[in-house]
Amino acid sequence: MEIYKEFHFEAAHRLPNVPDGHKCARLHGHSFHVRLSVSGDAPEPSGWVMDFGDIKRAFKPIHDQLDHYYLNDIPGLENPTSENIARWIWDRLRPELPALSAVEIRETCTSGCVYRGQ
Ligand SMILES: Nc1nc2c(c(=O)[nH]1)N=C([C@H](O)[C@H](O)COP(=O)(O)OP(=O)(O)OP(=O)(O)O)CN2
Ligand SMILES: [Zn+2]
Repeated sequence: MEIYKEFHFEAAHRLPNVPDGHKCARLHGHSFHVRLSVSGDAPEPSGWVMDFGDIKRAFKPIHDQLDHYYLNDIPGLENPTSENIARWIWDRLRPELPALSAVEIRETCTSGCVYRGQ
């Protein structure tokens, strides 16, 4: 079974490696949407894979590093594409949450990525 918990963070970024004239080279911001998925059994008596609150607690220090920051300033996020943000979150969260199975990032209503490790 796979459960998920969703979060949001507000942040600014620019993409330094896009071709000349690309709109994403300009400083802009998003309400980033994050969906963290966790996989496992849901045995009784708990009936759950894990407490949603434990996902929230594990993600909080990472969320605090992202929310209302300029992402390009964060070590490891100098090129803050959706793909790199998803991998950056995975690399920091997986040691705390070994059952983590996916990190999904949505930048806009129509654009995003899902990272499942490797
Ligand atoms: N593979 C990726 N492509 C793009 C990324 C990315 O992280 N990975 N990022 C961007 C920009 O940051 C941009 O803010 C989002 O791009 P886009 O979907 O083109 O945004 P729009 O609001 O213009 O989308 P529409 O729904 O088409 O209006 C660009 N590419
Ligand atoms: Zn963007």
